[in-house]
Amino acid sequence: MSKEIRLATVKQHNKPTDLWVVIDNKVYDVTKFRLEHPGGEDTLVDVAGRDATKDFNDVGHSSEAREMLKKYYIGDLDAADIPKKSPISCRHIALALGAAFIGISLVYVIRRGVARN
Ligand code: HEM
Repeated sequence: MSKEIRLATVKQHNKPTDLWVVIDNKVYDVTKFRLEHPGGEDTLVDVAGRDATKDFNDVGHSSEAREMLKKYYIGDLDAADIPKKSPISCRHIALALGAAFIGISLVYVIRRGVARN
């Protein structure tokens, strides 16, 4: 089983000379890699000690870059620090409210039509 690392521990490694990041719930020690990073040292220092999944994905890193991650993998983010995805999202609620509004409006329009005749 791979090592589970708490987010609080990752947060302590937030310096250029001690630089951990989380990407897709996996923890990477990129202290040495920061000097070789084609995107620059600063971009990595900016996300040191935190979840960099969005930053990493936003750049659109190549499959080679994703492959390189394996070299720096040190463990998995502890399950207690992984936000649980709710089966009902805000999008679902918005869709349900939208559908209900259209439904009620239709019933209202149809009833008014029936009442006129
Ligand atoms: C931590 C693991 C990371 C690895 C192994 C990595 C690796 C690489 C590699 C190999 C490239 C060259 C282009 C490519 O092959 O996609 C690159 C470019 C780049 N990376 Fe990263 N990267 C990492 C994290 C990040 C993060 C967290 C950010 C943003 C905060 C970032 C920002 C960039 C930028 C801005 C470029 C330059 C893109 C360009 O000039 O087209 N990288 N990275």
